[in-house]
Amino acid sequence: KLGMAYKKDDNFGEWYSEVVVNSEMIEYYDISGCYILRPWAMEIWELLKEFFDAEIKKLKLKPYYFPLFVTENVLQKEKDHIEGFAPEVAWVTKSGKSDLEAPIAIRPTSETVMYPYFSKWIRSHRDLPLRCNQWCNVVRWEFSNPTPFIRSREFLWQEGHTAFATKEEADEEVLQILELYRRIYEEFLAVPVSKGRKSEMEKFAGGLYTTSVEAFIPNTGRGVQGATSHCLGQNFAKMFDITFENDKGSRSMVWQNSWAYTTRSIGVMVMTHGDDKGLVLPPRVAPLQVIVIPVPYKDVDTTAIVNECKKTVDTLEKAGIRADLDTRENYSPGWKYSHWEMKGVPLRIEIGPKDMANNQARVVRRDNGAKADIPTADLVEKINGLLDEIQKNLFETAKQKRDACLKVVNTWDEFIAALNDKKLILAPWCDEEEVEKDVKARTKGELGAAKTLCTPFEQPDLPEGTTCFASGKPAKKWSFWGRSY
Ligand SMILES: O=C1CCCN[C@@H]1CCCn1cnc2cc(F)c(F)cc2c1=O
Ligand SMILES: [Mg+2]
Repeated sequence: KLGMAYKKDDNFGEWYSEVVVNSEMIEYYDISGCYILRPWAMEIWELLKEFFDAEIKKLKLKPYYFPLFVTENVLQKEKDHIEGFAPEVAWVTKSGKSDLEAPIAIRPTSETVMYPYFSKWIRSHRDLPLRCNQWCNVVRWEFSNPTPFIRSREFLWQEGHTAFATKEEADEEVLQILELYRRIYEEFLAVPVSKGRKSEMEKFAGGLYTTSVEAFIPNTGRGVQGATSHCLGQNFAKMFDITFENDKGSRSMVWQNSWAYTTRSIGVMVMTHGDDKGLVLPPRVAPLQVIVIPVPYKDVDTTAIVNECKKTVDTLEKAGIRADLDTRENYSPGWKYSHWEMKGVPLRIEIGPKDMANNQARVVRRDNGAKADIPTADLVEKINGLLDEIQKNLFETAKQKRDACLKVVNTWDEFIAALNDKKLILAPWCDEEEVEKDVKARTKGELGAAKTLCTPFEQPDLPEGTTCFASGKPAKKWSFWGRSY
């Protein structure tokens, strides 16, 4: 399919759906909220996984795989926070024609699946730290508007679950993982994120505190949680009796963390970099970094041109660059240019008779359309340089756009104006939950209510006497506020 029917700035929702389908990442499925992830999406997921898996192995994480299913009584074990999620839990109630004795839940997350076994496996301090990670799917039967990658009823993620003898070790790991999530977004997906702490109301109810990396979509003026790293404290150790005998022979409860990022990260990248020609891929996550296209000429030997293209692909691949050529003779070069632009391939190389005669190739950038004629001898070096430049340019452009949306407010009126102006709001807050609830109540509407996105670790100066934008009480911190996905 060539060309986009929708423009990003005119009809963002339709534009997004069109991009993920036309770029061959997603195929819609006949169950609402479920999507087929095609190779163009899965190859991105696999590039992210390759980085993240290697990094957590350095942190001594071990790979596990736990069952997809959890019994009702085990799931309910953690009733205090599950009750809020009950409507999202999907249940298996039959096999064939016969009813199961007891319904079995499909994991929406794996704490209750794993922790009974953490209790069994952890006996002494020598069994600690326990570091478990699994790559899997989870199911949450959400009802708010499904969006490919961003909000689906089944998604892929990694979930890390760790246990330590001391709080200090847990606190340290929470931040080590959060930094990896920042790198996933900023160094691979070229998406700027803010590290911060969730409020008591927005945090994982079962935990002690939640940290997250928060992104922002300028087109919709909505924040989006990119990934989350929780310190669970000893709450689950108490619930599941996960204790260890310390070296003085007395029994203590472990300190736990859990952390995840999901296929939502791909959607955030699409929303951030895509344009009216379709997907724009950051080179570090591009399944294909260079597409080579032969430009045949009437009564010129096409075979020689195609062979030159093959040689070029071969040279690039030998240099570790993900390259391919498109020699389909039933499509014109122009059609191919549009097709590979739609798929977001960072660089296109065109090779025609003139290029061959001059021992050069015409290189075109997907991010800014710049063209350059590059001598064949310098190709690898120049292509690598261009790929780095594109990666940097995409990040800097996204950062500049996100920062342009940032609005510091001090009063309620400024807050409402900024909210209606699709801004990412930074406001001084008294840190009272009642006020957070009040802001939600006062801003609810069909676009959804405003909420705290996170309290950024990087706190601007808070002058003595600064008052909370919503309550007028003494402000304690600067927090990001906004509507969200
Ligand atoms: O966010 C993470 C990181 C990876 C491991 N889990 C934590 C907390 C997940 C919070 N959460 C999130 N969503 C849920 C949805 C449900 F249907 C349900 F039964 C439980 C939950 C639920 O516990
Ligand atoms: Mg949820």
